[in-house]
Amino acid sequence: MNKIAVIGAGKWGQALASAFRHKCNVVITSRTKRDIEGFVSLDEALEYENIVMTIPAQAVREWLHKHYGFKNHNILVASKGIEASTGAFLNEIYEEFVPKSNLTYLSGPSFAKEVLLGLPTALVLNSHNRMVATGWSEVFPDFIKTYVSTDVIGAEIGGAYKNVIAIAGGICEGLKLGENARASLISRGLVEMARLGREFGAKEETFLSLSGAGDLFLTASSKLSRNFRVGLGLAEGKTLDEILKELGEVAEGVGTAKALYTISKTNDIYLPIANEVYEILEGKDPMESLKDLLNNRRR
Ligand SMILES: NC(=O)c1ccc[n+]([C@@H]2O[C@H](COP(=O)([O-])OP(=O)(O)OC[C@H]3O[C@@H](n4cnc5c(N)ncnc54)[C@H](O)[C@@H]3O)[C@@H](O)[C@H]2O)c1
Ligand SMILES: O=P(O)(O)OC[C@H](O)CO
Repeated sequence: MNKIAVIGAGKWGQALASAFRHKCNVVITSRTKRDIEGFVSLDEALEYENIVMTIPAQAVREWLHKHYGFKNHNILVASKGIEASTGAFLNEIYEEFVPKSNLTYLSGPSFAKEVLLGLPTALVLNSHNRMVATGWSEVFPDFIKTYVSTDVIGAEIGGAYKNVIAIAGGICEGLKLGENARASLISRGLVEMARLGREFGAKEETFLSLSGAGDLFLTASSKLSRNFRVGLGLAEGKTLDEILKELGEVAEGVGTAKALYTISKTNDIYLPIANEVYEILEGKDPMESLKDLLNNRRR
């Protein structure tokens, strides 16, 4: 596995391309032509056997329908999110197009900016096919430590849910609610993440490690997170349109908050913080949400 094609030339696509270039020949493509190293057409990229997908979660289904045909590809899915319109997880969408034994999902605490700088990072490669996931672990540079897991759904839920709690973390920071509040929010967000995971057959230990707690602590505490910055904007009273326009990058927690709200109501799963984030994105006053979270009696 020494030739890789990255689909999507956003912050994460370019960071992963840079990381994989330590050991592999890497090309990259996107919707619009970019003056970046290794840029090729989509058709040329899809001729590669090893494909890294970094397209935002909300765009994956349409992209696959429009552009994708399976040619025995070995695919690493590097996006994080749950489809807002259906509540579908990425593994459900990809498995409509690719055998699950050819799919691996990347998870764990990883700001693109720090990967580009070559700073120490630890990630998890999640697949139903442990051998394929192990193959991906061999192409990562030495500054990225990789682990292998077969808990695909647990990794997906961890990577998606943390983006929603990160929005709440940004709101907490923006409203100056304090460190007690932020620690409580992150802890209870982890409880909700694991509660959802139990409903979908995930392994508890997945949420105690990099894919869950690790990515959650990182994203819900840092202004490097786009989702955290959405929360800061909401606390300032900005509209979501204003926030996303200023951001200029994807914030997957926005779509995933809607997906989690749908999943929570459809399956009667108690996800109070995620549901309040969705309601704040729909216009609810964050201080009203805080009162409701402090006063509700369900555990
Ligand atoms: N940036 C990070 O630190 C980071 C780290 C880990 C995972 N991720 C995940 O990687 C994914 C991509 O994030 P990013 O940071 O690259 O975002 P980004 O906003 O920097 O880039 C998104 C890219 O996707 C393209 N895109 C948007 N809509 C598209 C569509 N309909 N069809 C095809 N391409 C489309 C955009 O042109 C852009 O190049 C997200 O799921 C994100 O959660 C990001
Ligand atoms: O900037 P965010 O909030 O999309 O987070 C980026 C990565 O997912 C962190 O692991």
